[in-house]
Amino acid sequence: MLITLEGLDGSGKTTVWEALRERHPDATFTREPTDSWYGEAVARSIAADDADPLAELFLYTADHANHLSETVRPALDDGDLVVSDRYSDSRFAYQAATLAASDIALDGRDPLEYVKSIHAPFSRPPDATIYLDLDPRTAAERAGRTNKFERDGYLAAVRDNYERLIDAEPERFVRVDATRSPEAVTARVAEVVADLIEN
Ligand SMILES: Nc1ncnc2c1ncn2[C@@H]1O[C@H](COP(=O)(O)OP(=O)(O)O)[C@@H](O)[C@H]1O
Ligand SMILES: Cc1cn([C@H]2C[C@H](O)[C@@H](COP(=O)(O)OP(=O)(O)O)O2)c(=O)[nH]c1=O
Repeated sequence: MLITLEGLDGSGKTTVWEALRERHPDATFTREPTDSWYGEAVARSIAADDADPLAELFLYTADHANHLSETVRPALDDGDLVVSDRYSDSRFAYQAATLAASDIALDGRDPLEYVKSIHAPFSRPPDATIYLDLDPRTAAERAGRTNKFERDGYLAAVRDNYERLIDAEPERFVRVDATRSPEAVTARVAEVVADLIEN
């Protein structure tokens, strides 16, 4: 089973992911961007304020393709539980927001649908996605506004995209209130994961 953690920067994904790792020592815990050289290329792009939006999308997508073949598919084939801190929905939400704010016309296509469409032929959709729901301002404050994505206006557009994704597939998403304490959020996510494994 593939469970993904999604949400804005600073929503608490990594905090929850680390707590889950202690509870499920036999599971595969992974993340995007990865620490492969593809992920290093992504990190360079994150640090570049003038990165080309399409080039950045394809760097993240290359990292995802490698993540699938190197980590996610082998672990799923072994019957492992896989928990990923960010996954394809991050591309759908973030790169769609970047493209929408750019002057790239995409031949009239909707940016979110376009980013989904390039994943569709090769990706492996999550079985369930836990969405840590937090307002953009608190998210940017918690994240420390250290990179170009961690700005309130941009994160508001990203959040709108996450809402579109949830509306399109409500059965895949579990929304968790991320304004609560780290202990309360972690306990709720642990409960959700336990339920998902049992059913
Ligand atoms: N529920 C929470 N309430 C308040 N602060 C939190 C909470 N969860 C995480 N934090 C803090 O917010 C910051 C970002 O958390 P992190 O888990 O790295 O988020 P993400 O991986 O989503 O960016 C860290 O300083 C962390 O200690
Ligand atoms: C995986 C992924 C991350 N990102 C962005 C979100 C983050 O600002 C940045 C790095 O991701 P990450 O290290 O997960 O940041 P955080 O822990 O703050 O959430 O990359 C995308 O724009 N698209 C993607 O597909």
